[in-house]
Amino acid sequence: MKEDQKVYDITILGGGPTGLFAAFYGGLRNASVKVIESLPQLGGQLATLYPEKYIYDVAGFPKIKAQELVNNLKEQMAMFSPTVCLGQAVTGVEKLEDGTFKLVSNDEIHYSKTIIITAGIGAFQPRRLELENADKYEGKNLHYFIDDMNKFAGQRVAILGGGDSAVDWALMLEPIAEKVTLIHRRDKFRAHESSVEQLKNSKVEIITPYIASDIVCNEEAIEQLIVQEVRGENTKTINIDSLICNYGFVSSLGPIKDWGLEIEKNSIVVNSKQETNIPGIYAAGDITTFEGKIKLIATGFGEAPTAVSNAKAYIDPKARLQPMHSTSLFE
Ligand SMILES: Cc1cc2nc3c(=O)[nH]c(=O)nc-3n(C[C@H](O)[C@H](O)[C@H](O)COP(=O)(O)OP(=O)(O)OC[C@H]3O[C@@H](n4cnc5c(N)ncnc54)[C@H](O)[C@@H]3O)c2cc1C
Repeated sequence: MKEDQKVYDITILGGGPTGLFAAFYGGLRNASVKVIESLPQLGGQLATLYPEKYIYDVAGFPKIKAQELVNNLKEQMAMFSPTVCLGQAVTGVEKLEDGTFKLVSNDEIHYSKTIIITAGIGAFQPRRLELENADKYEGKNLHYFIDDMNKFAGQRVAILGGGDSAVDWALMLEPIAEKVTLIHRRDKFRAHESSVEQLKNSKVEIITPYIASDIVCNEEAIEQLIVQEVRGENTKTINIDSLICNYGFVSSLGPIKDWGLEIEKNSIVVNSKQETNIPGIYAAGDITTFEGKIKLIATGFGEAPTAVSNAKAYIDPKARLQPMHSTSLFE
């Protein structure tokens, strides 16, 4: 297993909006920061579950698309170039004798003086396409995440699913792909009404009620998708360049529950300093609970600077808890 021997001041566990803002704030407070995210992309629920939805309750933005907010947070965080590790779920945390934390992910060992857990509703895993050999094409032309729409330009794309993400991606790819086919096991889509209305007026080919039943592949790619009528015998063969599977995500706190943290209703209990019951481990955002807690992006943005400033004071008791205003820090 790889090992990064550098001991960071703050390691942020989870790259959702709270984690990204905490990473920026850590930089602002002169801390060395590492962000570890289990998914291959940053942005948490916003990028994974509703990238194309407008958010109306982030202070200062009358409305902003979720993915655009994520892009802004990434740009803001990049001011301080924190280390970002993607595709690594942290499974174990241990406090060493000298007080340093050792974090173990599926891929690497990390060290840190403090930890801020911003793991939201836990590590996401896509519900995978359960067809024989499908796993061989993950990362080739079978996709569960879309990080760059442009790679689908001019392609024949099939999308599986009937929720918001499937419908959003179908609408977004329709203008740039050669053809988009959306396959859902029910006639009715679970997506937002206005998106479904837009879908009906688009050039997206809709095949319902059908499910994926087989794939025809060469060494490198899935070439054809076979779909079968639900409760029927009819099948259709679709020639494809890319297959996007949007069967949703499952999330779980998983091993976080075994780190000795006080957990209540699947959330980590924190005090007004965002401290957990383990000195040196803080938490912020959707993962936390306390009396009166509200789970919103805006509250995560408030909790992040509190967690960072208290982590900073934990590392260096002489450090100011109250930060300088950002307006005073730059020329
Ligand atoms: C459909 C929908 C619409 C919403 N609309 C709004 C809205 O309009 N306004 C609003 O304020 N809120 C809205 N929310 C809620 C909002 O998305 C959450 O409050 C917000 O995402 C919380 O941010 P977070 O960073 O705390 O957690 P998350 O966004 O959940 O991010 C946590 C990240 O941590 C990662 N992670 C978890 N465990 C580990 C681990 N062990 N190792 C490494 N990484 C890990 C996860 O993969 C994830 O990327 C909506 C939510 C949904 C589902």
